[in-house]
Amino acid sequence: MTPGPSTVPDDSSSGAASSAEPSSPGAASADVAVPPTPPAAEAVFGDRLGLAEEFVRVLADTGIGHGLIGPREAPRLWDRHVLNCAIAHVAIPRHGEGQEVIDVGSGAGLPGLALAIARPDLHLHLVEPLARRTGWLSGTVAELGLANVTVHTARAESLWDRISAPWVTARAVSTIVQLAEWTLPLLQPHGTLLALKGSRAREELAQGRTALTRLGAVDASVLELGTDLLEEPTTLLTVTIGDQLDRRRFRSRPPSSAGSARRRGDRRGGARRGSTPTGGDRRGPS
Ligand SMILES: C[S@@+](CC[C@H](N)C(=O)[O-])C[C@H]1O[C@@H](n2cnc3c(N)ncnc32)[C@H](O)[C@@H]1O
Repeated sequence: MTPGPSTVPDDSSSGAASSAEPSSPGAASADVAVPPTPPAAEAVFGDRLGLAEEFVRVLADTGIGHGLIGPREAPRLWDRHVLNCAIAHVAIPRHGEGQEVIDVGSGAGLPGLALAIARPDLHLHLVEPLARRTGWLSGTVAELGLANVTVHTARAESLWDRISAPWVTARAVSTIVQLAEWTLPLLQPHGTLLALKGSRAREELAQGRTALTRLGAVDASVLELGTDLLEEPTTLLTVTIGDQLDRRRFRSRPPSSAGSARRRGDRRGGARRGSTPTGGDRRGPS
């Protein structure tokens, strides 16, 4: 997958557009109809419904115009995307202001921006390596006036030791085991990865459970959310870690620690350990 962490900076911007990308989410508009607001939206977003409607409008316009969402998704933006993602917030208990959540592979802000809108008490870090996408994300954050979002142009594994949170979220990024390889080191002790999955979540967990345990998972399960509210309930695969992780078990670990630096120095004339992760990337419009 391209680009790697050495070529894509973490601009950690909170609304500032990337210089390599269109500076405004309005730069490429799509001429598609904005879907009507379903009744469930008010139950999910409460007094933030207006912001959620604005997000759907931006997705239908420049989200599709920039190719972050396929044009055929336009009629399903609420049910299949924004509501389906926002409902995941019920898995995150309220613990005062500013509790941090890292959303990995945010793409068009799903689930990250949907969560930031539904839960102003959370602070969302959107982690996405493609500058074309983070340019759009930063512009959208500014357009919606969201103060609880930071955008990082980076791969998840290049942010280990730089950001951490009790919660990591992701949708449609990779298999649960590959996702765990990239994201468990972003979790604080006893933190939980919330992976939004499709109907095969239980099968995927059964196949990956041994590998997840080896990576440090102490609990993993599948939850159905929004069954009483949404046309398409959301399936969450949750993976919780214990006190600490053994980084030596992670194949994609970046050479960022002092220990790694020492080992590189010791390897006379040897090749520098690459930080390119193993494993593929399912990129493309959502
Ligand atoms: C199929 S898209 C899903 C986008 C969004 N989560 C959604 O559900 O619409 C997968 C995204 O993951 C990103 N990605 C892939 N590998 C990643 C990694 N190691 N760290 C962070 N993001 C990654 C890709 O750039 C892409 O935007």
